[in-house]
Amino acid sequence: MLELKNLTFEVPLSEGSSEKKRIIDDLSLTIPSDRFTVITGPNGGGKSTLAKLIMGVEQPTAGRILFEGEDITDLGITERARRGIGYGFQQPARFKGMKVKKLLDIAAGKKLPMLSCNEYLAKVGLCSASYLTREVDKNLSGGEVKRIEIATILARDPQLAIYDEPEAGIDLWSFDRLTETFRSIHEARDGRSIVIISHQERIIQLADEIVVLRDGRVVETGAPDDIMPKLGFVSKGIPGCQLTEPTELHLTEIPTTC
Ligand SMILES: Nc1ncnc2c1ncn2[C@@H]1O[C@H](COP(=O)(O)OP(=O)(O)OP(=O)(O)O)[C@@H](O)[C@H]1O
Repeated sequence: MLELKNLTFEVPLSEGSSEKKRIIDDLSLTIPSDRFTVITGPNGGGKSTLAKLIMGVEQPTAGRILFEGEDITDLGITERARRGIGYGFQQPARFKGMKVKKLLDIAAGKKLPMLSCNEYLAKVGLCSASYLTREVDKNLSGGEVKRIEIATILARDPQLAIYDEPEAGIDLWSFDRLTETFRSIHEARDGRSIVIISHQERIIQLADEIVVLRDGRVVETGAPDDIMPKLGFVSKGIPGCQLTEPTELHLTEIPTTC
């Protein structure tokens, strides 16, 4: 379980200024284990900043972060990763000289058999044969690096996985594959927690709980059925087609000659 208690994060309003801009504003939130949470909300609402605070990339100005009952506020990224928190950046880093296979091995903490590598890459819509020996450098496209990073989180299999806009820069076909991957993780319900920051309806609707962040505050939480209409998502039926109870079909009414 992850508990955020009165988290605040402020930065100087401008360089050298003593005035502060509050990006996360006294935010409290509990994310239970075994839960698929989607954080959404308008651009600049503080979603990525919140993810960075949870991972330890940024330190809060005030407030505490508890993970599985332990106060991790003062721990660095590596310590938090050791405790089971994994984070996929909105814009992942590249590692010149590092091959995809090696990166997956490091993430998993062991030398992975080829079959597992194939599986992790297939889950993000990448063909192992084309990518395993490639370097994670500038020659990979943004969408490829993004998907490789997601594959490393799948390989690490952390207790709490945080994905920051996994859909960003990913083509429609790969996005389909990725959505299926998240759907199957959700269905597996093996005690792990997933937090996805997303603006995508198909990801948002997978959530057990949607958290809407605006101006650094939680403005709504709830199940997709409650929250999605408030976000402007409407159920997609056939226009003008009202669903009715199916009429009973009597076998005797089916013509016997045709
Ligand atoms: N270190 C920083 N210094 C100054 N401003 C910052 C800093 N980090 C974040 N911000 C600002 O805080 C606000 C929240 O940023 P954040 O990236 O968390 O938003 P977001 O909800 O993830 O947005 P998006 O949906 O566009 O990804 C933005 O206005 C951003 O410019």
